[in-house]
Amino acid sequence: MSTTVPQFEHWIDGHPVPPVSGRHVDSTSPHDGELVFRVADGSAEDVERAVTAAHRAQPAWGRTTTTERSRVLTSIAAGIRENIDRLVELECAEGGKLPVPARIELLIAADYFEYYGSIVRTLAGDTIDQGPRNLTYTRHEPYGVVAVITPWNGPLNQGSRGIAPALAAGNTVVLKPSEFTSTTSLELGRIAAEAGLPDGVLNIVTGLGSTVGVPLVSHHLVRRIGFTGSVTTGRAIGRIAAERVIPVGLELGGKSPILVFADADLDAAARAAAMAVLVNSGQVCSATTRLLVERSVQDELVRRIGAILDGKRPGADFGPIVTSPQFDKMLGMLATARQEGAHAAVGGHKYEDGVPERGLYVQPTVLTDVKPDMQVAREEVFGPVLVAMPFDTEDEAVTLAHATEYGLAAAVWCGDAARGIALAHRIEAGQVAVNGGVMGVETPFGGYRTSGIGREKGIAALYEYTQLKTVSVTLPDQGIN
Ligand SMILES: NC(=O)C1=CN([C@@H]2O[C@H](COP(=O)(O)OP(=O)(O)OC[C@H]3O[C@@H](n4cnc5c(N)ncnc54)[C@H](O)[C@@H]3O)[C@@H](O)[C@H]2O)C=CC1
Ligand SMILES: O=C(O)/C=C/C=C(\O)C(=O)O
Repeated sequence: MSTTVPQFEHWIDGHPVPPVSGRHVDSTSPHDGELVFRVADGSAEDVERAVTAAHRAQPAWGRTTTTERSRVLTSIAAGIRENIDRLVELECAEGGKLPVPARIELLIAADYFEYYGSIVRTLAGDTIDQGPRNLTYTRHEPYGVVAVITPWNGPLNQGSRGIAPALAAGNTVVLKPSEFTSTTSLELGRIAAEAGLPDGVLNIVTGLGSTVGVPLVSHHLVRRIGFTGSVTTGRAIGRIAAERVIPVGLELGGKSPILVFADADLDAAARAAAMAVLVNSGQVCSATTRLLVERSVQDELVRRIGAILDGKRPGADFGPIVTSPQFDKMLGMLATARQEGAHAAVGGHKYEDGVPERGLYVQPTVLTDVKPDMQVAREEVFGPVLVAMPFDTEDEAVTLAHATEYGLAAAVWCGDAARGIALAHRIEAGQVAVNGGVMGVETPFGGYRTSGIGREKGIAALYEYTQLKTVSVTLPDQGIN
């Protein structure tokens, strides 16, 4: 094995710390299968060190003023921007991202720190009138040590989405990124320290879910959990949180619908549907990969989407699937879909021409003749696969929109904004975009149904990382009536 492969250690108490085990996990590029990094293979002992550091640092961090925390978070945002080229390089190497979308996603990571650094200065409780000789008020207090666990598909972006509001609220954090894409999270440790974040306030332990994730969420000093990932793991973490009676935010899977009516701007709808499979090759929880289209325009819409996807080049216009197991799972789902009667109007196979032998590329795909009970229509593919299903009436469109267990996001395209708004109110999903919409770090994000619990982004997330205390004081009788 080459000795020139960069090696990354945990980030604990303000410093890089090698794992107690001395072992490192190999991280390979999904673009060509080459070994790119070695990352600390954590254990419960490493978690213990990180949680202890976070616990020690919390009282002082929690006592800082919101102005002081605001300044540090704003400096972290600046640090991410200064280091953007390196961060892009790391996420492209280990996660197979394309440089332009990676840069956009990573700059949003900076926005989270700037945004929460800004709005925390408005964090305020209420005063409640309990009579003349009384002062009653509420305070938003931190939980203490918070665990943030993230998946592989948007590492620093998803990490920052939890870390920034948690730190802003006065908590300290132990982050466990995905074992497949850990490096930018570790870089954040360094960037945050250089920005003036005190030692121990942010700690990062890398490794597997079983050996790092489980001891972390089970640790008696961890008082709140923020998790992004699969429903299966979300359920497992939820069970531990229930047993421990601590709050947990779960941002889980999705199979989000895009509803297109005959009077919609079909070109705009086609572009949006194509982007759902091109951006990160569909490896986005909120990707709108179920195309529900009014029957009279189905063929035309699929043709327009096909025209956009046709000729898109692997490695230039869309990236690879992150790991071999994900890749194999996806090809298996496509094979099952074909057996069940679906047809690939576009793509449908592994991409082989002009990609490295071990490159994990799947053709951007549009499946037609899909029935709502097929596996590919119900389950998250997490890849560049759009399934098209026709509807004849608005009620039928809504029924189809609800034909999975999920409810993370939805999109509606129609010619009548009032109809779009009415549909947005009917659809069970945490975010609904009508005719494009605009979502950002300011707009709350999270699931209905099995897509999750709690909200990230926006002011809502800041409150998720605080607990509310009521203080009521009987004042001395000084003749006030
Ligand atoms: N938000 C979303 O919608 C996402 C959904 N997924 C779905 O999940 C599937 C698997 O992707 P993964 O990244 O492997 O998701 P995952 O849920 O297995 O892993 C997410 C994170 O949780 C950790 N983890 C795993 N088991 C754990 C446990 N028992 N306790 C604590 N932490 C644990 C992992 O190490 C990783 O850091 C994807 O195919 C996709 O369908 C994946 C990423 C994001
Ligand atoms: O922040 C967003 O709008 C989307 C986030 C996507 C994920 O968290 C995901 O794919 O897991």
